[in-house]
Amino acid sequence: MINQGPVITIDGPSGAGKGTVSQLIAEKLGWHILDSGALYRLLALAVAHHGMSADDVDTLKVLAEHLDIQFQQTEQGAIDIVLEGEVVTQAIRTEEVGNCASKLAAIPAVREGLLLRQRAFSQSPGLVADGRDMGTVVFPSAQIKIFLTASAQERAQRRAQQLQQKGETVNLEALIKVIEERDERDANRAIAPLVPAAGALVIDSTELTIEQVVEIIFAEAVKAGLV
Ligand SMILES: Nc1ncnc2c1ncn2[C@@H]1O[C@H](COP(=O)(O)OP(=O)(O)O)[C@@H](O)[C@H]1O
Ligand SMILES: Nc1ccn([C@@H]2O[C@H](COP(=O)(O)OP(=O)(O)O)[C@@H](O)[C@H]2O)c(=O)n1
Repeated sequence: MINQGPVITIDGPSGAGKGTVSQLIAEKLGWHILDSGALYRLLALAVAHHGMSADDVDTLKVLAEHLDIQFQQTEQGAIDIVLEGEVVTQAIRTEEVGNCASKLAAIPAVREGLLLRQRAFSQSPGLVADGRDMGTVVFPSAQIKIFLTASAQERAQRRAQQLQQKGETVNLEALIKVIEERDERDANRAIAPLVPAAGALVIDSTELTIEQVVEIIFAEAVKAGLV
């Protein structure tokens, strides 16, 4: 792998705060960001759009390798995610797409198909990579590896609030169950299971604010001489 700059990996379960914290750290450092979960979600949406079967692993791998995706900066500074010419920034965030993504993510050919695309995000001046296997598989030589977690109850509550803000109705008990199922699938799959990378700093954010988590990671970057 040609490493184009330093990498901070932030792995952990759903709702731990990875996306939020990654964005804030990337802004603070002026680095690029990789939302690897979005790639799995985009693949899930593409599979649904094309009416494909999740059993056809060879075709899935080809689709993963060649998926037509663009991350376009809007005039407001936000990022539009475009799949095959269609803006799907909101469409990929539903729980249904997330669950489908999590099932596809357990297929080795899918992970292989997305591997090089993820590594291509590593560009100067640096990358903050958010996912499940950023520190273990995709960027094993990252300068800083974080494993961000929180209790399932807290993560479900955060997710519920997030969905309510988007106008979706939420059943908290059902959400806890879905989160636990997804944790189980992510942690126990045969390939790239969700485990802290060797040498990762484990941060339990259950009792921490977003700002506190950002400060801890920023302090690690300072300590490592990246700032
Ligand atoms: N430490 C924290 N304390 C409280 N809320 C948080 C914290 N970290 C994240 N959140 C909130 O929890 C929700 C889920 O965070 P998100 O970054 O999407 O998690 P992930 O990417 O790990 O799935 C967001 O609404 C976010 O604002
Ligand atoms: N590096 C990654 C990122 C996501 N994923 C999978 O893709 C799904 C969607 O990722 P996400 O981070 O957008 O979703 P949430 O779990 O935050 O809802 C996860 O549930 C994982 O199963 C993965 O296996 N490896």
